[in-house]
Amino acid sequence: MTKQGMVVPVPEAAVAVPPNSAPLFQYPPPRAAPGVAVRKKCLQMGAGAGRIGGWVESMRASSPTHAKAAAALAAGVEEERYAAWMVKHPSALAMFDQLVAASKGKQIVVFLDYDGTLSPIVDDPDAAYMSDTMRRAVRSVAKHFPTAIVSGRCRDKVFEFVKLAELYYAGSHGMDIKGPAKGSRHTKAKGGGVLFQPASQFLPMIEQVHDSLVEKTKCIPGAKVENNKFCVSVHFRCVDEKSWITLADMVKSVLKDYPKLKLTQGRMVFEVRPTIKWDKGKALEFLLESLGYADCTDVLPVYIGDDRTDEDAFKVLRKRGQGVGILVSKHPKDTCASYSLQEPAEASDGVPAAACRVGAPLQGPPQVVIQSTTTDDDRAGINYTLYMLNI
Ligand SMILES: O=P(O)(O)OC[C@H]1O[C@H](O[C@H]2O[C@H](CO)[C@@H](O)[C@H](O)[C@H]2O)[C@H](O)[C@@H](O)[C@@H]1O
Repeated sequence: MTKQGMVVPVPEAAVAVPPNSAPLFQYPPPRAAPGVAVRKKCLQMGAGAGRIGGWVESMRASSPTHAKAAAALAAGVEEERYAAWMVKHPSALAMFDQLVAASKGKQIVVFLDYDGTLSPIVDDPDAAYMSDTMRRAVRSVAKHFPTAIVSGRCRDKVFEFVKLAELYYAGSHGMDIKGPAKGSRHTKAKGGGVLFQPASQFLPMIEQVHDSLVEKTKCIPGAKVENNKFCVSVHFRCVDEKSWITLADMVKSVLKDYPKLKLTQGRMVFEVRPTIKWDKGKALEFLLESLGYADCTDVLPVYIGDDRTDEDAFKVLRKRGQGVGILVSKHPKDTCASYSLQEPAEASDGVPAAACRVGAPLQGPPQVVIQSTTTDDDRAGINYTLYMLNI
């Protein structure tokens, strides 16, 4: 189960892919070559018919509920692939005992993505509220473990949603990290007041680009430009698909004057970021170091996220051979996470089982229960709740 502290599903070798089925991990398309590596997220800026087709496919695929995938799912086409994918990335709920065993004698550190993980995916980014139940659960986790929110959003905004002062926050895809003033009482390093902003020299440039993007895209109905301080998001969730290429071209035309910025893609969103080598994975490493766990074997980082940008953190866990990566997704995706949380059957079947454990008086090391719930939102609005049980 564990490779030097890395919690991975046992039956990996037993993945049975039906001979005639399409290869696994086609999502998100397009990709350069088949293989285990997750597709690099930096988008090509060139033009050309094939490339345009690729862009549209990529933009569609950035939301797992786009019409084509939903139709395939309804027709049962995806079922076999999904089953095979689940063997490789079993439910974190189903593997609960493994996770508990892996945490024995280790300090758990929890990393949580925000959108699509703590809050449901909704059309309006300003309305992606976290439920009070979720807030209580995260507060409860943070009482026992150092806990960080790692988000593409700007730190202040994600704090406004989460509203928990005791957490660490890594906003702007990890380019704006701040810890609670007092530090965490669970950590080896006692110093509080962590603040780290590796892209601060990009602030004026990002401001400029934000303004240009607002101006340039204002004629596209539904387009929304969000200032995330050290990066900018251009949302196309509410843009008619016919205008996607026009919007993409506009974004590219603005960016051509900024070679120090790059374009990546999240869920129905373009993300403009500095080219510095910093991402959610680096933020995870930085936080572990700040907490005093840089080279420790007795730490178990648990990272839960749903988006392409969370793959950088999953990769770091793989590289360290340490921790638990959990992808929140109800569709097969190319991922470096070991486990998954989906909906809806799991939520209804797995949650009661997990909830029983919450109620049970336990002896032994701290334990984590991961609870997955769903919202009515048909666009992967997956919520999950983390409960912690102390000794
Ligand atoms: O790293 P995250 O915390 O997951 O942030 C990534 C982006 O999340 C937000 O956009 C996403 O959620 C919106 C609200 O549900 C949805 O409308 C949008 O389509 C999604 O892409 C946020 O608004 C972006 O700025 C973040 O980069």
